[in-house]
Amino acid sequence: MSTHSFDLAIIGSGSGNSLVTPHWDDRRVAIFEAGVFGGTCLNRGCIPTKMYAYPAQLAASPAEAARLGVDLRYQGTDWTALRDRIFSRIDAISRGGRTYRAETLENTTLIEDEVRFADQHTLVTASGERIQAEQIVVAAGSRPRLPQVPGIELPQVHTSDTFMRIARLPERLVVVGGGYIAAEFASVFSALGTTVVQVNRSERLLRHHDETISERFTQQARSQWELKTGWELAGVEDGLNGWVSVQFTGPTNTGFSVDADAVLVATGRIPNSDRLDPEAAALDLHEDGRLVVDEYQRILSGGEPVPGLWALGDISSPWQLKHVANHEQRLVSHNLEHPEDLRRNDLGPVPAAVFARPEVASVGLTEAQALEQFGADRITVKVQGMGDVAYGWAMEDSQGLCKIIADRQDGTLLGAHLIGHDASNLIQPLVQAMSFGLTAHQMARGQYWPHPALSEVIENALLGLAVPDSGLL
Ligand SMILES: Cc1cc2nc3c(=O)[nH]c(=O)nc-3n(C[C@H](O)[C@H](O)[C@H](O)COP(=O)(O)OP(=O)(O)OC[C@H]3O[C@@H](n4cnc5c(N)ncnc54)[C@H](O)[C@@H]3O)c2cc1C
Ligand SMILES: NC(=O)c1ccc[n+]([C@@H]2O[C@H](COP(=O)([O-])OP(=O)(O)OC[C@H]3O[C@@H](n4cnc5c(N)ncnc54)[C@H](O)[C@@H]3O)[C@@H](O)[C@H]2O)c1
Repeated sequence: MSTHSFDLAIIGSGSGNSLVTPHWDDRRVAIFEAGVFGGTCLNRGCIPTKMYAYPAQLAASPAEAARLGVDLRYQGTDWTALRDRIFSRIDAISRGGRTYRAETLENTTLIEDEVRFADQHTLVTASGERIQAEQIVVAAGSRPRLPQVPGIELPQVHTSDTFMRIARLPERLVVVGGGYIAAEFASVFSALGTTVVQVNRSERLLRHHDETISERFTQQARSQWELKTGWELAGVEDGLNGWVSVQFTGPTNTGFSVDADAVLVATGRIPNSDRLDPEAAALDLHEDGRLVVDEYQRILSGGEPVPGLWALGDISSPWQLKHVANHEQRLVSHNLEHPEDLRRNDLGPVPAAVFARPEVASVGLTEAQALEQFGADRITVKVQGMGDVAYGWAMEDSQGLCKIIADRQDGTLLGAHLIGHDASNLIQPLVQAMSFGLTAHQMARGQYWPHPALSEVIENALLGLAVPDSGLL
């Protein structure tokens, strides 16, 4: 067994790929990638899902148009053309990145193999190569978690990893789960013409979101596709003509089944730490399997940072979000390059958006979390309907809303939640205000809001909070 030495070893080519900055030009870098180059976001996550979300929005527009007196017709989707357009663009980027790392850059070695720890500074690949590196960054991401029920291995059962490349648009799709992925895929496939049956364990979809948003989203989902709540996946059985029977159980031994030609299981993602043999390096783990890191992204062992070991992204973060993984990559890059000036991971509140129909976006505390942390006397909450500001009124919108939670003593924003048209973009001024410490009244009255843009929903929500007047007009 041969041993190779590197200055930097990176496990995972998602956000980890961007660690190879010019600083490493004269040093030796190894990148391990056991799967497709570029990681989750590019190949099977954020990017392809959003490349489906926009066409699906167009496909869904006739119903919305009819409400306003415009006659549109949806005449179907050429699934093969749509799928191949999406993946011809994505696969080209992945191939280009792989070629650059494997062939163009002289100082990097791409090792396309599964790797694990042998000890804290030695990695060993599945084919038996041993690699020692002064610095090791674990950016190994997460993977879908599958409930271990009979039939889960049937070819009709998919996760988000495989579903976007299926051969045909399904006739009838069962979506299991009620989180981000389930919401986005149910929205896309129901719009494209598939009959969607979504089945979830809890009563509310997006249940980690603020209750007002989660309730509104659940109601909206129910009006667009069949939704069954309070049921757990029990098994999948092979049926006739390539279809399967998907079985669910309820709390009192009741049950039902749905026949479908495809099943998407979206029941959460688990960190890939188990693939790395973290015990061999005595690495600390959270209960959910994430690597434990300190505020500088250094991996801990026995509660202490291990010199030369770092982690970023889904493998260690409580947020399974690409903008978080990218921020942590920039932080680790800085800390690797400036050991005398380590920076902390203390960026402000983390926003998230669900690109479903309707869109959802949120930042900061939910009302329930704010109540628990600050108490009812301390917080003020305003829910502003989109239909009550000019643009939303013009759209005759009756579903969109913006909910803001603030500290009534000093007007600090604690949380903001939007559902409805363009929520993923509308949230940004609120993220900015929370990140830079603007108070609610300063934010509402210290700037112009273009009239009659939909962003007036935020201005009005801010003005509806019981917060101190900033003196601005
Ligand atoms: C369907 C879907 C949609 C999403 N949409 C969004 C979105 O809209 N916005 C958003 O912010 N986030 C979204 N996410 C989440 C986002 O994709 C992840 O948070 C992000 O990609 C994590 O990046 P990472 O670098 O930590 O890991 P990854 O990009 O997963 O990279 C890890 C890499 O490590 C490799 N690897 C793992 N173990 C080993 C090993 N032992 N040896 C060698 N290689 C290994 C894997 O093959 C993988 O390529 C989505 C996720 C999914 C699944
Ligand atoms: N737009 C985005 O930012 C975006 C999009 C997709 C994914 N993501 C990231 O990927 C992560 C994973 O997405 P996800 O939707 O798989 O997870 P999730 O954590 O959002 O939701 C998981 C769902 O599965 C349900 N569930 C869990 N175990 C179950 C079981 N045994 N039977 C039935 N239901 C069960 C849960 O109740 C929940 O509704 C998200 O948390 C998010 O961070 C982000």
